[in-house]
Amino acid sequence: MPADQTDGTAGAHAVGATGHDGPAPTAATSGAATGSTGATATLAPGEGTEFRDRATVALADVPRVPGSKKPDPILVADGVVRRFGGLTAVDVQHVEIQRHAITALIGPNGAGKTTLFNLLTGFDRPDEGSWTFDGQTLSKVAAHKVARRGMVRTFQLTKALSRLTVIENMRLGAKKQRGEGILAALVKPLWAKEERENTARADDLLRRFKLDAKRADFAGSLSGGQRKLLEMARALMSEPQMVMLDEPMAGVNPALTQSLLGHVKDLREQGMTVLFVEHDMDMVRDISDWVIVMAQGTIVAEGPPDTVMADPAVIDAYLGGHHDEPLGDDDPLDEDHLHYRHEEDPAGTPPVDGHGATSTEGGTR
Ligand SMILES: Nc1ncnc2c1ncn2[C@@H]1O[C@H](COP(=O)(O)OP(=O)(O)OP(=O)(O)O)[C@@H](O)[C@H]1O
Repeated sequence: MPADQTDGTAGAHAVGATGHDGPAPTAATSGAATGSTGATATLAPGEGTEFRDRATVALADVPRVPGSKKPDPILVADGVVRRFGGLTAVDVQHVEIQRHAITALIGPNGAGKTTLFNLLTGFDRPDEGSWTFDGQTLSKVAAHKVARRGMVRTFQLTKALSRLTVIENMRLGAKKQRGEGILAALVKPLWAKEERENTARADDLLRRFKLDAKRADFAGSLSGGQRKLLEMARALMSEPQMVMLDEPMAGVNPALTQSLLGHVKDLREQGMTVLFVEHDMDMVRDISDWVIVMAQGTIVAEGPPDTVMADPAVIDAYLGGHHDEPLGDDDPLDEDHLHYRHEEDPAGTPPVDGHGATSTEGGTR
């Protein structure tokens, strides 16, 4: 099996969101998250602000300290430890992720961010620790079941199945796959309606992500940025409550950056919770409601983006004490301190449309 082929658990097979006591679904949450014509269908990506404003208010009084308690956490983890031989990659005493907010997980290379993602989503097993998602324990739950509970993820290296078409990839992400069962597969009425519904939903999402023109193309023919979009769209097929994005901007041509940013903001406006790992500090500052900083496996700081990026502990973690080198818009982290911001498009190909979804991206991490 080619390296980029997986069992489709990256956002696939989720059975749906469980109930919670957060805000009631709005027109935006009930419609757009299903890819149907909800309120956000009339909004450009990133235009809505209802949930951003709620998150800002909800997090205003949260102490800016590692492991701080949140008013409405969807994910709560305790004592999570992962060792590789003599190396402790993750040692998180306590962390809470606020529901309906966008939380960034940042930290220098090797801080343990991806390992923590892998643990929380069932792709790796911890040596110690436990966590709950929406009040239910998720530790020791397999990855595909984590997705069924409503928590899906994307990968640093995209997992689109390159020998399947874009629409086939999308169908793999659907939560209802009754035709997979041997008996059900023999009874066409049982799966034909579901397949029609899944295809309609997939087509709605492809339109939203401006991938509809690529519907019949092999995923392997897509550019790096388009694969990122496909993976995000596929994750939404399962109607998740929480989406975890591992370096969504890595390898993406700057021309597609705004489109991706808009889509991430959209997830929040549709009532989803987002946790993302990212090295691009402009993105972190632009879209995050809250930032969690890891270094050497532990959480060293938490807070709103501006507060965190001015925190000496964070600057220490990234820059090893070179405090004359600030984090922020005017001084993006360079390769001496972080491994990249964007991989440049070697061809310098311009976008075809305003969102750049049909442009050609350089990287294919
Ligand atoms: N499967 C593994 N076997 C051995 N060591 C590992 C394994 N996976 C991760 N590590 C080590 O654990 C530490 C944390 O790695 P991890 O990839 O989680 O960091 P990260 O913060 O995601 O880094 P980056 O920003 O570079 O992706 C690193 O020292 C890494 O080398």
